[in-house]
Amino acid sequence: MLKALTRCSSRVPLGAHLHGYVPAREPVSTLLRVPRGHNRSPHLFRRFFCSDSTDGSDPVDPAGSDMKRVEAGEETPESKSSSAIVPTVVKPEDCLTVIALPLPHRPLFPGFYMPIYVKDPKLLAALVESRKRQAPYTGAFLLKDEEGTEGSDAEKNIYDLKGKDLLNRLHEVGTLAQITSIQGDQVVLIGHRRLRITEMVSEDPLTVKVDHLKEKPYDKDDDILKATSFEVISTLRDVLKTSPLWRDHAQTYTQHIGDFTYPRVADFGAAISGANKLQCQQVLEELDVHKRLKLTLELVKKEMEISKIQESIAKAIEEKISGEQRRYLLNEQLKAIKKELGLETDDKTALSAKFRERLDPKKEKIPQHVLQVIEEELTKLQLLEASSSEFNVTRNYLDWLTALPWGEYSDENFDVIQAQKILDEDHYGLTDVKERILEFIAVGKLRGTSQGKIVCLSGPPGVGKTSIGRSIARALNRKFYRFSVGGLSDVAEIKGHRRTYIGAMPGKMVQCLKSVGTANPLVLIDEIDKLGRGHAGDPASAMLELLDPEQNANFLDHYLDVPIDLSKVLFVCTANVVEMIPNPLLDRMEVISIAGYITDEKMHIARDYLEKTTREACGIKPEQVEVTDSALLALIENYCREAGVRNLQKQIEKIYRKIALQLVRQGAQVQPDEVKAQSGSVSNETAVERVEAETVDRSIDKKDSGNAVEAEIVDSPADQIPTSLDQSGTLEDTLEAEKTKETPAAEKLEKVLVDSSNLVDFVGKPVFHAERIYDQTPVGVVMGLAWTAMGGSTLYIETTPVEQGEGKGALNLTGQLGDVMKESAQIAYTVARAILLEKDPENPFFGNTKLHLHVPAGATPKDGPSAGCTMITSLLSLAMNKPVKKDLAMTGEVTLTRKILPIGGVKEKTIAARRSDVKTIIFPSANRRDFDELAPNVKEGLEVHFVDDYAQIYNLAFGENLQTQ
Ligand SMILES: Nc1ncnc2c1ncn2[C@@H]1O[C@H](COP(=O)(O)OP(=O)(O)OP(=O)(O)O)[C@@H](O)[C@H]1O
Repeated sequence: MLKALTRCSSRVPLGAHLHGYVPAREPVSTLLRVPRGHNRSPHLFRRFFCSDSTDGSDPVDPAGSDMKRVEAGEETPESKSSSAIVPTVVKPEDCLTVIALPLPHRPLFPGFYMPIYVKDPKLLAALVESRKRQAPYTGAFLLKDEEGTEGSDAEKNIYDLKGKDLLNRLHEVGTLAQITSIQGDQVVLIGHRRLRITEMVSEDPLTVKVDHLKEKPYDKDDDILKATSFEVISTLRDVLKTSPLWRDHAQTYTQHIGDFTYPRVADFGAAISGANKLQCQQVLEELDVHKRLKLTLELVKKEMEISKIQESIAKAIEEKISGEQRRYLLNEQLKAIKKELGLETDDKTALSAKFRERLDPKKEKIPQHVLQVIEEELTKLQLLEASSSEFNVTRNYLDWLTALPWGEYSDENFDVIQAQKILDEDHYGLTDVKERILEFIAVGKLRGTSQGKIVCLSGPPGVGKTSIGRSIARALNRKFYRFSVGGLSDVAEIKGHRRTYIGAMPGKMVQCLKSVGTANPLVLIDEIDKLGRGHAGDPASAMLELLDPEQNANFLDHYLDVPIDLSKVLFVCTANVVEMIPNPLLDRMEVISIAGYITDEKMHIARDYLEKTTREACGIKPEQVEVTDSALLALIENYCREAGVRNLQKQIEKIYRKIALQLVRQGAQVQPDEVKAQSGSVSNETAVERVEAETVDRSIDKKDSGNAVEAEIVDSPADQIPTSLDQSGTLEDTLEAEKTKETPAAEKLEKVLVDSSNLVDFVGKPVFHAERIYDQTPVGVVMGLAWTAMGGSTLYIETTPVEQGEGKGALNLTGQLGDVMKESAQIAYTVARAILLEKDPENPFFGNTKLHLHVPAGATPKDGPSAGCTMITSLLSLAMNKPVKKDLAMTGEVTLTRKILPIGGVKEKTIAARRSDVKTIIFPSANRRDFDELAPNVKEGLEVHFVDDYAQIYNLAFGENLQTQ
C-alpha cells in the first residue's frame, strides 16, 4: 500500500525559513526570494504585483504566465517540447472544482510562488493531467496540526489520510494556485485568489468544490487604511534594512512598493514575516482589508523586534570577535618584541643559546659534574613543551645553574698594612677582631691561598659586630653578603626547596653566591644565637652543614642538587649571647667577644667616627658646628650608658639634625643680604657683615690664641674695612675677606656651638640617672657586679631585718631571682651564719632575726651564682651592724667552704664599675688573667683585688681580720 499519499516538503535554508518561500529546484530567477548573485530584475516583482485590482481579481495573469517565463529567459519542460506558446483555455474564475493540495508548512498567499514536493504519485499524475487539460489549477490548503504533533510529525501523519479524513485536516480557506511547472515530484505553484471549500467531490485524489472569495469593499482613500498600510510598509522597510539577509530585497521591493494595493501590502507583509502558519492562515482568511492590514502590522512589528534582537546579538558577537582578534594581534606583536629583545619564553633555541652564551666564558671553571647536569637539562629543555610547567621548572633551574659564579674568585688582599688601614678607618678599638683578621690575612699570604673560616663576634647590641663584618670584607677585598637567621625556623631557607615544589627557590647561600658573583665572599650571618627551633627540620643542623669547613666543600642545596664548594667563603657570625648558640656550631667557631665600650672609648668613637659620618650625612661642614668634649662626655654619661654605641649614634644624629635646622633657619634670614652681595658691587655694609661673621667664626676657632689681627678687625670701624693689602695689614686676612665674597650663604652662618650647658636643648632631659643609689652604702647594703646581654652593670644587694624574736631566724628573697641565684642566697646565708658564729659566737642575730634580702631593680629578672660573695657581705654587714668600705664592688661565686670561684664578663663588669665610680673591685683570683688582658685605659685608676677565699673579702670589706680556713 502506498504509504504516502501526498508528501509535500520544502527544503528550507536558514533565514529563508523565516518567510517560508524558498528557491528549491525551481530556477532561481523566477522566485521572489532571489539569492545573492542571481538575476534580481525588478521585472520579476512587477510581474507579480502590477495587475492589482481592488475587486479581488487575480494579481497574476494566468494566461500569460508561461509566456512571461519564456520572457524571463527560462524554459519549462512544455515550452521545451512544443517550443510554442500554449494558450490557456480555463480561466481561474471558472475553476469551481479543484484538486485539494495540502500544504504542511505555510499557506500560499496570492501573488507568491511556492515549490512543493508531491510524493503521492496519484496526486502528482492528476496534477500533470490537469495541466495537460489546459486547466493548470489546484487548490492549496494549509494542513491543520493534529493535536500533540508539530512540524515533520504533522507532515508524517497526512500520508495515510484520504478523502474525508484529509478534508477534515485541511483549513477551509486556501488559495487557488496555478501550477507553473512540474519537474519530477516538484510542483511550483503561484497563488492567485482566495478560495473556500464548500464540499468534497471525489476522494482520491481529494477533489473539492470551492467558492472564490473576494475582499470586502473598502475605500481606497480612507486615511486609517492608508496610515496602517504605510506603517506596514515602513516597518517592513526597517526590517529589511536592519536584517542583512533581506537588505538587497529591500531596495528592489521599496522601488515598487508604490504599485501595491492595500490587500497586497497586507499579504506581502504576512507572507514574508516569520509568523507561524496559524497567524499567516488568519491573515489569509481575513477578508476585511483594514483588519488584514492590522493583523499584518502586528506580525511585521514582531518581526522588527526580532530583527533588533538579532542585530544586538550579532553586534555583541562581532565585538567579542574583534576583541579576540585584537588580543591575538597584540600577542603576536608581543611575541615579536620579546623575540627581538631575547626574552622570548617559548623560543627554546633562543633560550638555550642564552644559557650557552652565559656558560661559555666560564666553561673551563665549571666542575665536570655540574657541566654534565647543565647539558642534560639543556637537552631536556628542547624536548619539553614550552607551555608545560616542567619547561618552566627546567628553565628556572638552568637559570640558577648557569648564573652561579663557578670558580670565580675576587682577588684577595694579602697586604696586612693596607688591611689594617681600612679596619682602623672604619672602627675605633676592636683590637681583638682586627688582630684576628690580620692573622687570617698573614696566613693566607704565606699559604698563597686563603681558606674559609668561621668567626663569631659576640657582644651586646650596638658594639659594631655587623659593621666590622662589612669592614673586614672591605679589608680583605671580598664581596659582602649579610643575612639574618634570627627566628629562622625553616631549613628550606638555608638549604632550599626541592625543585618539585611550586615556587621552589634555592637556599640563602646559593642566592648569596648568585647575588655577589664570586665564590669567596664574606658572609655575615647575623643573630646566630636567635636561630629558631624549626618546624620543618632543624635549622641548627643545616647551619652546621653550611658552616662546617669539613662539610661545606660539598654543600648540597636541595634545589640545586649539585654540590657546591663553600670552602673559600669566610663566615662571620654575630651573637649577643654565646651560650645560646647550639653547641656543635659553637664548637666550630672562633669566638671573639666584644665587651662594650667605656666612656673613654665611646668618646673616641663619637668624635672620630660617629660625629664625622653624621655630619656628612646631614650636609654640615666642620666649620659650621662645634660639639665640645664636655657636651660629648655629658651625652655619654647621662644619656648613653649602655655597652654599645648605637644609642650614642642616635643621639648624635639628633643633635646634628637640630643643628641643620638651626643653620637653615639662619640661612633663611641671611639670604637676602647674600643675594645683594652676589648680584653686583659689594657695598661697605655687606662687607662689614661678612668680615664680622668671619671674625666670630675665627674667634670661636682660636678662642685662646689671642690673635692680634683678629682683635684689630673686630675693632675696625665699618668705614675702615680693609680693601687692599696696605689697609688690612696682613695678606692672610685680605685673602680671607676675598674668599668670603664667593662663599655661599650657608658657609657664612654663625657657628653652632653645642656645650654641656645647652645639650638639653638638643637631646632633651637626661634619661639615665646614675646606677649608683648610695653615696656611702648603709648597713646591710653591698654593691655587686653583674653581666647582662646589654653589657655589664652594678647592682646592690640589700638586706634588712623584718622581725626579731627567739628562734625566728629566716630569710626572705625578692627581686626576680632565678633558681641559681636563690640557691646562691641560701649558701650565702649559711656561710654568713658560720662566719658570725666564728667571729662573735655570742651574737644570736641570725637565729633570732627574720631577714629580707632584695636585689633591685625588682622588674629585671636576675640569675647566676656570681653574687654569692656580695650576699654574704650584705648579711654580715647587717648582722654586725657595720657598713662596708666606701666605693667597693665585688663579684664571685662562693662555695659552702667559702672558696671563691671564677665568674664571666670581667671586662663588662669592670666597665660597669668604672661607670659607677667604683674605686675598689674584688674579683676571684681565677679571673686575674681576664683582667690583665684588659686595655690599660679600662683598668686605669682602679684598685683591684683578686681573692680565692671569702675571708679575704671580709677583710677588705670590713677592714678586719678573718682567718682563711
Ligand atoms: N668601634 C667602633 N668604631 C666606630 N663605629 C662603631 C664602633 N662600634 C660600633 N660602631 C657603630 O655603631 C653602630 C652600630 O653597630 P652595629 O650595628 O654593627 O652593632 P651590632 O653589634 O651589630 O648590634 P646588634 O647586635 O644589635 O646587631 C654602627 O653604625 C657602627 O658603625
